[in-house]
Amino acid sequence: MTTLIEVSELHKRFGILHAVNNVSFNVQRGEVLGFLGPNGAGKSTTMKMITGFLEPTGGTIRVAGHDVQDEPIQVKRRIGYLPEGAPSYGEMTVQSFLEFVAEVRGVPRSQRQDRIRDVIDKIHLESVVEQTIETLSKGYKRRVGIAQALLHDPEILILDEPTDGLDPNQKHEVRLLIQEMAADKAIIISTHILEEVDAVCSRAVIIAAGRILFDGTPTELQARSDMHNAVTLIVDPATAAAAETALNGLDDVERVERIAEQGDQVTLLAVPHAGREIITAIGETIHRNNWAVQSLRVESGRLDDVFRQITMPHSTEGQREFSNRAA
Ligand SMILES: Nc1ncnc2c1ncn2[C@@H]1O[C@H](COP(=O)(O)OP(=O)(O)OP(=O)(O)O)[C@@H](O)[C@H]1O
Repeated sequence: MTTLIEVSELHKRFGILHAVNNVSFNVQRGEVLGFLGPNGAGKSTTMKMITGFLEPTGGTIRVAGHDVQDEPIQVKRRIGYLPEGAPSYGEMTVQSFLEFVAEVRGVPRSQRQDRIRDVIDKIHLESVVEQTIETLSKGYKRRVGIAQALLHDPEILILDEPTDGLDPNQKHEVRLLIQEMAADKAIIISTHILEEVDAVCSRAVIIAAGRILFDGTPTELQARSDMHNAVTLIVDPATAAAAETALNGLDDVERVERIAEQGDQVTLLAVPHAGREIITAIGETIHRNNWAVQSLRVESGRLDDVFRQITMPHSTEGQREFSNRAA
């Protein structure tokens, strides 16, 4: 495995605000790291420091072995960066903007038109190449931003909310594109969309109030959910009360909730004690009692619950208080 991004004890202060507080992580070639966190968590600030657009207050960042502060040119050559929001240069057409970026990025003159055609094709920009950027819809502006990040075919991609403003079909396309490119690149994407983590990320880092609160696979993240290994079952009303009592009596079941009642269907949710597996015992109980169960499902965990669980205690207010006390 090749480590392409090494972030070590990174800090950024804006006056009294400690926006990035002792953040360390590595990204290997082949990994798509999802950077998650509530508004103001420090995601964009961290990404700007990795790309060399913002100077850290402390810590080090190495990109493909090059120190971001000592060798900024080497670093920028290897990184494709999609910043937040829309590309500047609104008065340029998409074609002229991409030509400009290709030149600035040092794509050799002989390869420029091929590279531009390639990204236009990949990102589906054909219909707007002669339009000025300021006249594009939000989704197309975002796509132009992605296209410029890919122009020099960098081995590292830092994409700040790449699917922001895209419609569901475009979101799907961009996620496929990220997956396609993942094998030989190291990619960081920031996102608020938890399904995106499941869809494209091999690893998730959760940051809140400038600090890393979780670093692991999406599956490990789901496993933190109270709902991990919970079981939902649909029974008829005559069985529901008996099933509630019996399931509540199982050792590893923490509680049973009646979550829906519709016609002849009652949906029960059995939640296990943390770390326990209850499907086997529930299966045996169903069998023993000969209940007619219409559906039985094991929950893998709800990412939005875990996200809330992990980040709620770390509000931005707390961060300011902490900084005040530390100052
Ligand atoms: N140039 C700046 N000067 C002062 N404060 C800043 C500056 N840039 C960012 N901040 C503050 O630093 C904190 C982290 O901001 P950042 O943009 O990194 O968050 P984020 O996680 O990307 O949030 P979002 O999801 O809303 O984009 C916020 O409180 C923000 O207001």
